[in-house]
Amino acid sequence: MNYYSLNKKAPKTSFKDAVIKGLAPDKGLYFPESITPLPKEFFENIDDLSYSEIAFRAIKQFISPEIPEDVLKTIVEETLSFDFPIIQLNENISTLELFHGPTMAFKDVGARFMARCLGYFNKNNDKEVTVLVATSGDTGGAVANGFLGVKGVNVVILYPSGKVSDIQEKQLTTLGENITALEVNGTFDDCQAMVKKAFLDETLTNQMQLTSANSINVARWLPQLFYFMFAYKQLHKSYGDIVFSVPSGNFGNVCAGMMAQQLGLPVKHFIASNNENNVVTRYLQSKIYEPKPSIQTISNAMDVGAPSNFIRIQEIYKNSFESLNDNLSSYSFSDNKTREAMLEIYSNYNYVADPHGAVGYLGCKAYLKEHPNAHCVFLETAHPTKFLDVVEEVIKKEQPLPVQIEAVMDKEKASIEISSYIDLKNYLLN
Ligand SMILES: N[C@@H](CCOP(=O)(O)O)C(=O)O
Repeated sequence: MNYYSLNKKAPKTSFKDAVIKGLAPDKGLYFPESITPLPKEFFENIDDLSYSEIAFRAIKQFISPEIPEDVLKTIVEETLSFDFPIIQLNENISTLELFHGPTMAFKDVGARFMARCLGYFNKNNDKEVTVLVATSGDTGGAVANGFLGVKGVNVVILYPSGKVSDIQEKQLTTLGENITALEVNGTFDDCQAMVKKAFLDETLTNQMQLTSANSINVARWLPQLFYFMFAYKQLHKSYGDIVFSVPSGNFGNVCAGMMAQQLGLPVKHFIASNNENNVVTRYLQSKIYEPKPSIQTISNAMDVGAPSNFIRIQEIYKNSFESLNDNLSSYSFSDNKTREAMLEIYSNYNYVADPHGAVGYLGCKAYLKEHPNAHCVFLETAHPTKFLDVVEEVIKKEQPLPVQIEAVMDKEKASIEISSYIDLKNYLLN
């Protein structure tokens, strides 16, 4: 499969090259040259397929032939070594739990998949690759875990100081080896801007092979389409067309859901559920796309002011506002509303949601007001104990810690403080 840059000023390139570069030389995000829908029988017979088979068949066209099928099968199987259960809250609302992986956030799938692809491409290569990643909370830990010990790969994680949860910070600052955490005096947007600037800085790119493990990288982004298929497998007998409410920050996940829909997955509608960082909610109301500096919230992984993947969403809908508006709604919720939702979910359904899931739940409720017969699935993107203080304060109940979280609790944080792009550059050059 070839990929083109959405800035349309760079040559087309292969999957391998798109993964190794991360971002196109013209600063554009890569997008697959074609999307061939899967045969109808794939969806009709989905009950007979395992998660790995579904994932392999769904992603194959975007990877072939650069990774041979037997290797790709192994990559998919190793990536998906945990569960993705649906929990039904009531007749109209379910949640898809995406937090059963090693760092208990949905990013584990993309990070593990990408690490294995890069490991495969790099196996006969002497040149080291430096993976730069900006995180507002969950990507950093998932990438650190996914790339730990991968031969020939160094990972540098930029995170906004004081703006991620304690456990998220532990997950991304305590592994050592080939993982370094840079603690940025700024916001997630500052981190993301520095990473993008580094890709275009020839003093750096002439000396080192840089790539990204954010969702701008196709190998991190595309595997997220699996989730929507896994939800369909579990729900299609009870509910025909599903509505998905996706807690959204950088918009990679909802955009991957739209790719699943392009592959033929029956989806009735998407909801991008936002905290007060709501550039897309405002766009759908006003047709004006106006990124703003991000605001700190209790659903911090979504504290993104300028979502990278919105341009891919526009490409899927051929830049037609009307087509996008038909298929996507977006709502924005305050921290107070999010807290109320966490309490409501706990009191009514005895279910503990994290703040991001709670925003997704609110998105379902807003949509259901207008479409009372729909079935809405909100994605539970991270385990509630990753936000222990907020969760325990809201539901007034101590939470048991899963082993994945306990494992990092007592580890020593190691980070390097930086406050500008020059600091990042000096770090990379030295
Ligand atoms: N929500 C993210 C921000 C980066 O998003 P990504 O999907 O592009 O990596 C985070 O948790 O770090």
